[in-house]
Amino acid sequence: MIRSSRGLAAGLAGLGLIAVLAVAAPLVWGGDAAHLSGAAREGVSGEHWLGTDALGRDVLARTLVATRLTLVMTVIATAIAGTIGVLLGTAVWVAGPRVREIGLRLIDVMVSYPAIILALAVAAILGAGTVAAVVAIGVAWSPAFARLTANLAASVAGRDFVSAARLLGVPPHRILVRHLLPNIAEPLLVLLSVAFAGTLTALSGLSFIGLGVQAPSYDWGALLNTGLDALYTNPAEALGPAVAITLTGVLAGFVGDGLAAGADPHRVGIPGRVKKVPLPAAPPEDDGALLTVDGLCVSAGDVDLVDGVSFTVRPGEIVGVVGESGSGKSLTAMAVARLLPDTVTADARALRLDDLDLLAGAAPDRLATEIGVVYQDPAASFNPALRIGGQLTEVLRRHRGLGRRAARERAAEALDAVRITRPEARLRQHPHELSGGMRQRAMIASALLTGPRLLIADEPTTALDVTVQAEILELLREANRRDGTAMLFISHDIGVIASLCHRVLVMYAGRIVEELPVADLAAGRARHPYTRALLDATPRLDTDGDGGAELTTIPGRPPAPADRPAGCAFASRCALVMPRCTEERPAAVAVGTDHRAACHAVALTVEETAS
Ligand SMILES: Nc1ncnc2c1ncn2[C@@H]1O[C@H](COP(=O)(O)OP(=O)(O)OP(=O)(O)O)[C@@H](O)[C@H]1O
Repeated sequence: MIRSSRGLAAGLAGLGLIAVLAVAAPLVWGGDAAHLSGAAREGVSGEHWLGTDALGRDVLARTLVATRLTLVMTVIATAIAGTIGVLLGTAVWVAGPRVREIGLRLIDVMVSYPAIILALAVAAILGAGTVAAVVAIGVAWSPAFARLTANLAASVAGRDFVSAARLLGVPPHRILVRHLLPNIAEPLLVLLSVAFAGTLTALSGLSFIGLGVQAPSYDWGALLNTGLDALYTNPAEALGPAVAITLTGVLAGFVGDGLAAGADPHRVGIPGRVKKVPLPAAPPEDDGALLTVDGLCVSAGDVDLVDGVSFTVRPGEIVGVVGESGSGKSLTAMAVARLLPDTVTADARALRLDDLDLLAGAAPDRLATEIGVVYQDPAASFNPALRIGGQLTEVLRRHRGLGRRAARERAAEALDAVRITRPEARLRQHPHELSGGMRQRAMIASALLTGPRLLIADEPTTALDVTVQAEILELLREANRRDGTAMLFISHDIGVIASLCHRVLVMYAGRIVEELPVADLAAGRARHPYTRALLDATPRLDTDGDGGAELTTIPGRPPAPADRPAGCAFASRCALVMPRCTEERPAAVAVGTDHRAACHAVALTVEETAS
């Protein structure tokens, strides 16, 4: 790191000197460079340190004077490459998935051709000359920028803070300028310095073969060309421009390496488990649903990822969604928040938040203020390039119409409410200056800022260590008690779900297989074999004596979405499997108040008890 910052400093200092030389050289040595001394092709001497050329002009003076034209051409060509490339790359990102796919493939094809070949093709069309060479090299280097921009934008676009901005109704061009470009600026800067060195050598190459700068103008490439004629009599004539090109390229490389080494990878917390706490207080009595999800299907092409999911969340209720990885929890939650990736499509009989129809392109303002989202990875939840204050106040200024000062005060209060010390100072900090737990608390503060009616928390504690997990759960409980915020809480940990939620949805292979009050779960009244297996596979930290019952694992793996069977998807792993299970998809049957299970074996016992 120390070495890289020294390299960066040396590179910047060297390029700075060369830039000064570019400005000063024509003024100081312009006369010497044009003076015909009459001593043609003279070797190195005290008067002419690099000798003279075929017309008796001082080679050193000409090399120094050529710095300006060479540098100006290189800077313009690099700027052309960067501008065209970034514009192309962002256009590809903004376009729909089909255009994006075609655009990316075209860029890949262009990148696979060496820049100099493309440049020669463009130069052949435009003809020889300075402008043609600069345009040719600029265009030839642009695919590298386009590919980097498109790839980086795609990776940043999937990050949680971009999803949060989408939820807040921030328009695409603003997401691009505020959230995407600052986050890809660092690698783009690295590429700029690499491209600078590349365009320098390519431009010199074009001049060297006679396609670039034409006499009487000259750059280092043109000087190299004339110097080559006297390579055996006065090698110093070619040495001057060759050293200038190499030195400038190496200095640009130092800058690029220094910038690349300065990039700081983000770190995330260590996953841990949560100690069980007493059962949550009873949910509020209210029959009207706040959130209604009826027959939700999410598919990728022909493959159903979430298959006919129906549930409700009542005002003030915390509903937990539990299931193994890949069961469809996140897609269900993101369909509610309208934050699904554009590679999947969602459909439902009904998807409503109170009177807000989430299927019919719901008003962005209402979505932004009535639904809050907390993500799993606190490191990805905030835009690393912006201060916490700017990110927290954005939604208040945009959707609540608050002024800068009022929004900051409100944001500081929100941080204080999640027990973040010195909230005013925190607002001035960048996300990386906060610990993982503090970032997650700040994310909860951010999600609660607008007083949402529904908070979606997608595995908000999974990336945190055990004590921080407990704090985060307590904050969520507090928000629920204090403001009556309803929650959809996703976790693969049934112990965490049982400690926080009022009601539980158990998902398996894209479907809800059991829905039950947490009291039934805690009292061992879960009926579906999958729910029971999940419970048996969960360690209990509150048991006395020898550490409680032995843990069992669930044999096998859930089927991939494309391989889900026609019958019950759990059948191949189920101890109670019957022939009917592999043939017919079980419907949900009521087994108690607010308690349903989709299992043929359970349905049979219910029928037997009834008869
Ligand atoms: N954009 C996508 N395109 C195609 N398939 C997807 C996409 N996103 C998710 N899937 C698939 O859909 C299924 C459900 O994914 P989802 O992320 O909802 O599961 P999950 O229960 O939240 O799992 P996890 O706990 O690992 O996040 C998985 O099989 C997953 O591979």
